[in-house]
Amino acid sequence: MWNLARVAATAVARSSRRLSTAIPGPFIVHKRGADILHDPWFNKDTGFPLTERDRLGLRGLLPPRVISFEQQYDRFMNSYRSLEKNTQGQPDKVVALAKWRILNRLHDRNETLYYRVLIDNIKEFAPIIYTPTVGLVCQNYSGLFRRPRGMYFSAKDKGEMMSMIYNWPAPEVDMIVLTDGSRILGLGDLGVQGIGIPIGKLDIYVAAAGISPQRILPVMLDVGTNNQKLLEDRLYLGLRQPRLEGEEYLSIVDEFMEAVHARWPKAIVQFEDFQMKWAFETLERYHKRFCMFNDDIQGTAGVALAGILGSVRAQGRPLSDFVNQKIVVVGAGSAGLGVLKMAIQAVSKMAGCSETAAKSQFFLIDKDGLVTTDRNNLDPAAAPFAKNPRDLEGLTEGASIIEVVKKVRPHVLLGLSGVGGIFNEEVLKAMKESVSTKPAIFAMSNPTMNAECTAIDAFKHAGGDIVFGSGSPFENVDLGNGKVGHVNQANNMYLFPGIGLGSLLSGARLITDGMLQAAAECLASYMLEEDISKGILYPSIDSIRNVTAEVGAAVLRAAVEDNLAEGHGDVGPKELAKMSKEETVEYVARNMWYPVYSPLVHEK
Ligand SMILES: NC(=O)c1ccc[n+]([C@@H]2O[C@H](COP(=O)([O-])OP(=O)(O)OC[C@H]3O[C@@H](n4cnc5c(N)ncnc54)[C@H](O)[C@@H]3O)[C@@H](O)[C@H]2O)c1
Ligand SMILES: O=C(O)C[C@H](O)C(=O)O
Ligand SMILES: [Mg+2]
Repeated sequence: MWNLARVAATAVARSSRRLSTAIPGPFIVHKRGADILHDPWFNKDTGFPLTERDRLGLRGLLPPRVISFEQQYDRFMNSYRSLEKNTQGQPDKVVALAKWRILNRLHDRNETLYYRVLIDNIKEFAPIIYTPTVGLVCQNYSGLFRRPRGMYFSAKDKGEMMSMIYNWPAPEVDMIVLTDGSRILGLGDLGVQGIGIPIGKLDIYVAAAGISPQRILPVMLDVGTNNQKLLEDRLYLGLRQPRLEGEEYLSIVDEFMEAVHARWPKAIVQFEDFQMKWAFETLERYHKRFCMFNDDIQGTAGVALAGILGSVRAQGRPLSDFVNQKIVVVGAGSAGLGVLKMAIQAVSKMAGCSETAAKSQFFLIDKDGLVTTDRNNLDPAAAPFAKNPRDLEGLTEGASIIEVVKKVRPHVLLGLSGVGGIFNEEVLKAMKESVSTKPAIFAMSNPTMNAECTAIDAFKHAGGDIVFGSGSPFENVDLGNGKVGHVNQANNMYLFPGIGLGSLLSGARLITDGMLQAAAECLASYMLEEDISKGILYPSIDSIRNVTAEVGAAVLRAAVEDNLAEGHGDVGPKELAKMSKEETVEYVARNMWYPVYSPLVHEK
């Protein structure tokens, strides 16, 4: 793996390639009349043709005029634009929630139209259904709650999950996003209110990977919350008890994993926003038993690595120079440690050296400062990345961010701390003295308030020559004289949809390091030199379906290489193995669901 030729400067302009997606055939429905109108999977609102109204017992239940899909689409967008106009000047949070509400109402009513609107306007709507607004929605979930979405398994359901899983109405589920709400973005423990995250992630699965909305399942494992404010909130919708710990906690997750795979043996489970100890523990516990991955540890690592490799190219250096880059990671949580692990593996493979030797270029900082082997009660998860103070030439245990940046003069400063503003003016100014000609600053924490710095501050204090990435979106920055400071959205949304889709279509029962590395490598090679030289490290969110087709194909091919591909549907492992790279991309794209109204056929 880590094939330099593949992550080469001669990347193909893939974003311009047109990919065809499958048009779904008729849907079999087992209901009639008003029940269909109340089912967002099948509802077409005023779009039901008259013949279908007759067939399904809908005559008289709708106004007589039939409105086309395009007209419905335009009507929604007009309402959305009016709302935008009418909320002008109101506080950002009010506007953001109003936009989320209008989209959510459509989601609850008519999923075909909702996903078409989302796909066609993904750049504009991602910040509403995903970070940053999804964070605000989670914070206010109990008050915003109108209709349930997904499934809720609580500590009170122990012993019942094997039967409960059959309460889900869809016969098949391909993709599950699971959270226990314990570390929602950088907002901490939000208990049951964290369900907004699996919902938002799965919206991105539908939009980017074309997983059918009838085959996704957002899941909340409610094991209590340690958030005192929520426990005291009369409207809080989750269990009002402290979080389960230890074996009690694990037995709940075990039971869920067994239940879900008893019903859908090949469903892929993405673990999302678990606090660090459980993120690592569950990954270790399940990755060799089930088809699962942890997005915060593994998805984030690939996106960060692709960004760092892009920043090497942006300096006009060959990729092999990655092994000489000095990288400071701020945040020793699930995300920061995941990035370090993957980056060190990549350096060791590229340089042909041991992982111990590869570590020398990396510096890790947590809430207590620089992490060294001198630390009392050193966290075992961070221990492999702790510096030996003898190698530090003057820096000591617990050194602050500014001390480390001034001394190391890193090529890359990468924040995954969840702490808004810790890349302050002093730190950013110190990055001007970086040994790199294009210092890279990644403020990856979410949502926007928790970003380590804003884009404006980064370009203002660290200068116009930096490359900049943030987890939540910021506008590009006007640097004057016609120059633009490009903002990259360094977010795992570039990878998790392709990891899920590629794994699904490969039919693999496990997700291996090889498959994850292939995903990262694919993203790292995606951008053309001319973009990279302008500081553009990732493709536009507008091309997320194309990116996902490429990433999915890379993951699928890695599964074939690892001899894990068992095939999917009618396509067996031998056929997968015979596909060329281009054919695999086409195959992945063809398997993406695209929202159009399909004829509904009633069956008892
Ligand atoms: N952009 C992305 O794709 C992406 C992906 C995953 C996570 N994240 C974001 O990263 C953040 C962290 O996620 P996590 O899962 O690693 O959380 P975590 O709680 O596991 O870890 C947070 C880490 O930050 C450290 N920290 C806290 N205060 C600090 C300070 N003042 N200075 C330095 N370090 C400090 C803590 O010691 C801990 O090591 C969250 O805001 C999350 O939204 C972003
Ligand atoms: O949810 C996101 O936007 C990215 C990431 O998974 C996070 O936890 O912040
Ligand atoms: Mg996350």
